[in-house]
Amino acid sequence: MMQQYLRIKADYPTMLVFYRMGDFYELFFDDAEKASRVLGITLTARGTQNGVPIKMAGVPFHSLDGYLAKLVKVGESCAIAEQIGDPALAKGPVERKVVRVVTPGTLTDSDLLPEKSERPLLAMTMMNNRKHVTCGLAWLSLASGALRLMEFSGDQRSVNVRLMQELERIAPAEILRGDDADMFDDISICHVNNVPAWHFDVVHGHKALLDQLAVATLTGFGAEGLGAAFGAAGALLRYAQSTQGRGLQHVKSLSCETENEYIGLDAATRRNLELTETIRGQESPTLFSLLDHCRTAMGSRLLRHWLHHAKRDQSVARARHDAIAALMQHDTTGSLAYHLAQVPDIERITTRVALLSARPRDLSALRDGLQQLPKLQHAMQRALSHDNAQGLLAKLHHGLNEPEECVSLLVRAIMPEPATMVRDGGVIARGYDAELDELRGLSENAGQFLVDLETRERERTGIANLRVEYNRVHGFYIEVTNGQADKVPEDYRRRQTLKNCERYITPELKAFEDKALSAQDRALAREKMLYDELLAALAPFIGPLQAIAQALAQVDTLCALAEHALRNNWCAPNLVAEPCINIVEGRHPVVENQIERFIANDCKFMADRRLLLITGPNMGGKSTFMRQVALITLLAYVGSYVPAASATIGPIDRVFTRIGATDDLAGGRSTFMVEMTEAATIMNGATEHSLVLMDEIGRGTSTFDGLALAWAIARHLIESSRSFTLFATHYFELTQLPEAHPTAANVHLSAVEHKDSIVFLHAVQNGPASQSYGLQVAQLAGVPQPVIKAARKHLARLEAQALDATPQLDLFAAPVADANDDEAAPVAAADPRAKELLAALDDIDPDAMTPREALDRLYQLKRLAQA
Ligand SMILES: Nc1ncnc2c1ncn2[C@@H]1O[C@H](COP(=O)(O)OP(=O)(O)OP(=O)(O)O)[C@@H](O)[C@H]1O
Repeated sequence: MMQQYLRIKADYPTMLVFYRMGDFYELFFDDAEKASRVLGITLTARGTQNGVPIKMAGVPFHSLDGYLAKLVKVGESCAIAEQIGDPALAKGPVERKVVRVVTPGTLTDSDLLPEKSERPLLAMTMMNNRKHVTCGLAWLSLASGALRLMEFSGDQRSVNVRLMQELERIAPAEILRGDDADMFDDISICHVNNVPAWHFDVVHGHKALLDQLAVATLTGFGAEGLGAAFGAAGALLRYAQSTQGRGLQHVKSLSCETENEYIGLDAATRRNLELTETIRGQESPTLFSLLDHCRTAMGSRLLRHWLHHAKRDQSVARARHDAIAALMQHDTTGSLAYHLAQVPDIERITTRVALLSARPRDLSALRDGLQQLPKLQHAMQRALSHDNAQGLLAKLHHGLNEPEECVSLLVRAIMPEPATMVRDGGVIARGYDAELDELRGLSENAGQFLVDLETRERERTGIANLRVEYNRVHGFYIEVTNGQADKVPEDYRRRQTLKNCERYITPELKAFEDKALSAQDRALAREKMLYDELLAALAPFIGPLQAIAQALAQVDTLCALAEHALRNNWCAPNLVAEPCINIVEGRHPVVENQIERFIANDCKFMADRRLLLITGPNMGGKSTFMRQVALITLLAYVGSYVPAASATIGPIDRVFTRIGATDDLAGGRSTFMVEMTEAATIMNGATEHSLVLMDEIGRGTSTFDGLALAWAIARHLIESSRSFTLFATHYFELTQLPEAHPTAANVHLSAVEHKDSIVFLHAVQNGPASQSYGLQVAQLAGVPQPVIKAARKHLARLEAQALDATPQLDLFAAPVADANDDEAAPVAAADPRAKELLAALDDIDPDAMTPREALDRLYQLKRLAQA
C-alpha cells in the first residue's frame, strides 16, 4: 500500500495528497505534518520506513470539503486519491487514482467558493527583445468559464509597474509562471506556482486556444497580433484541464482586454477609495457593500467587477444610465427583485454541469430558476416602453428567453425535490424511465406485501403482537416477544436474539428479501446511469445557459443600482466630450449614509481651472470631499447614478490617489517612502485627462523638505501633467500658488470658533482658509489641558517669529532656534529688539523704585517693544 501511495505522491510532489482508506482520507509524511498544523488534526504514526515511523494524519471522508476549504484558503493545493477498484476482487491494495485536484485558482465546488467574488487562475509570462519587454497575461475564472487575455510592453520598469496594477485589478487566487522566470519573485498577493517554462510556448498556446474554442482563427475575438498572451493561455489551459481531469467544455469564448479600455486605477487608488474593501481590509462599509442590493450572487459578482472595471468608452456607461432611468421611472425594481430572489446561481451550476459535477439539487434549482425567466420578462415589460430603454434593456429582455427544450428536459427528468446525492436514489422523476419505475415499484410494493404477511402470520400462529420489520443490518425479520416463543411454527429460523424478543426469518420472507433488495440495488444503479446521461444531454445547453446567466446578472445589477438611486435621491450623470468635471451638490456615497446631516458640496474643473488647493481645519472634511469627487466620477463611468444634484463629466483616463500615510513594513518601505513612491507613480502616469487626489503630500518628512516637495509636486501637476487635481494641504504657503498659476484655485473647508471650541461647517468655499484650528481639534480629541496650554504658548511664540521673518515665502531660511526651550533667552538671541528689552529689564530693581518710577519704566518698556 505504501508503494502505491508513493507512486501517486510522486505525480503530485507539491500538493497534499489525500489517500482514501475506508471511511478516511489519510495523509502521510510531510503532508501529514503540514495538514495537522494547518487543520489542527492529530498527527499519529503508522508503520515505519527505514526504521523511522511514518507520520500520518487523517480526516473522515464526509467532512473532506470543510478541510479542503481551509487548506485552499491558505494557498495549499490538494490531490484526492480515491479507491477505484473493487475491494472484493483486488489482489493486494485496491486500485487508487487521483480523481480530483483542488487548487486555489481552479475551484468549482459551491462549498469552496466565495459566493460574491471570483477566484481567477492567472498565467503570466514575459518576453524580452533587447530592452523591450512584453508581458502576456491570461486568466480564467473556472467557475464561470470566462477567459481573458492581455498584453502590454515597454521597458522593464514600466512593465513591472503595470503588471502590479493589473494583478491588483484582476486579483487572481493563484498565479502560474514559468520555472525559468525570476522576475516575479516579489509577488505576494497570492499563491504562485511554477510550471515548466515550455508550457508557455506561443505556437502551442495559439493552437490550444483554437482547439478549446473550436474555431479556425482567433480574429473574431480581437486577438490578432498577440504573442506572449497566447503562451500564457497555453499554460493556463493545460493546468486547468489537468486539475479537472477532463476538458473544459464551458470555456467557449475569449475576450481580449486592450491597454486603454478601462479607467486606470492603481493599487493604492483601489484601496484608498475603498471600492470593495476598506483600508483596514474589511468588507464594509465600502462602495460595494453599499450598492450591493443584488438578489443573486451573479449580480453581486458583476457589480464587484463593474466597480473595478469602469470603461473609458462613455457609450457603455450611458446605456446603463438609460436602463436605470427606465427601471426607476416605471418602478419595476420591486417585482424584478422579487423574481430575481428565486433565481439560483445559474452561472456556477452551468459550470458544474459542464464539468459533470452538478448535484441533483443543482439541477432542480436550475429548473426552478429558469422557470422564473418569463416572469422576469413580464416584469421588465413596462420599463421597455420607456424611450431610452431601446438599447440595453431590450437586449437583456431578449437574453432572458426561456430555453424551453432544456427546461422541459429538466422538468421531466428530475424529481420536484430530489435527494442530495444520486447514490441515495430519489432523484430521477417518475415517468422518465419505464425500467426505473418498474424496479422502484418492486421495492416500494414491499410495504403492502409486508402488511399482508404480518396479518397472515398472526392468524397462522395466533401470536397477536407478532411484527414483520426491516433494518439495514439484519434485513427483514419477524419479531416475537419471549412470552409467545412457544407458539412459533417449525419453519421459522432464528435470525437474532434480543433481551425481550426473538427475531425469525421464513423461506417466504427470505425469497422476498432477495428480490426486493436486488430491485433496490438495480434501481439505484439505473438512476446513477440515467443521471450521468442527463448531464451529458445538457451539454448542448451550456452556451445558452451561460448567456442567460450573464443577462440575469446585468438585470440584477442594474436593478440594484436603480433601487439605490431611488432610495438615496441620486441623479443621472451627464458624460460629455469636452474636458470638465462639474458636480453640483455632490455627496460622499458611503459617508452620507453614516451621518445624519451630510453637507453637499460643488466641485468644478474645466480647461482653465485644473488644480484646487484645499485648505481647512483637520476634521473639516477635506478627505471626504476629495474622495467624493473621485467616487462620483468613477460611479458615473461604471454606469451608475451618482450622489449629486447634477454631474457633468468629460473624458477620464485614470484616477490617482495619494491619501493617508500607511507604513508598508512588510514590504520594507517607510511611511515617507510609500508616500513618495505613490507620488512618483502619479507624476509619471497622470495626463490631462486624469483625476488626481493628493492629500497632505509631504507631511511625512521635516516641515521644510515637505513643503518644498509639496510645492514642486503641485507645480509639476499644474504645468506638466495638467491633470484635474484636488490638492489638500496644511502648508498655507501653497495657497499663494494661484497667484502665479491661473489654472490653480484656492478653496477651503470652513469652521467657526465657538468659545474655546470649534464647529465644522463642512462646506467648501472659495479662497484659502484663514487658520488651521489644529489645537482646537487636539482639544476635541481629549489631549490633556496642560499640553494644549503649553502648545498655545509655543504657537504664539512661533507666530511672533514668523511675523518677523521675511513675509515672502522663504523655504530655506534658518529653522527656528531651539524650539523645545520654554525660556525667553533663545528668542532673544534671534531678535535684537528682545535683547534690548531684556537688558532694560535687567536694569530694573523693583525694590528700589517708587510706584511712580515703576509706572514710568513700564511705559518705557512698552515703547521699546513697539519700536
Ligand atoms: N460634507 C460633510 N458633511 C457632513 N459631515 C462631514 C462632511 N465631510 C466630512 N464630514 C465629517 O467630518 C469627518 C472628518 O472628515 P475628513 O476626514 O474628510 O476631514 P479632513 O479635513 O480630511 O481631516 P484631516 O485633515 O485630519 O485628515 C468625517 O468623518 C465626517 O464624519
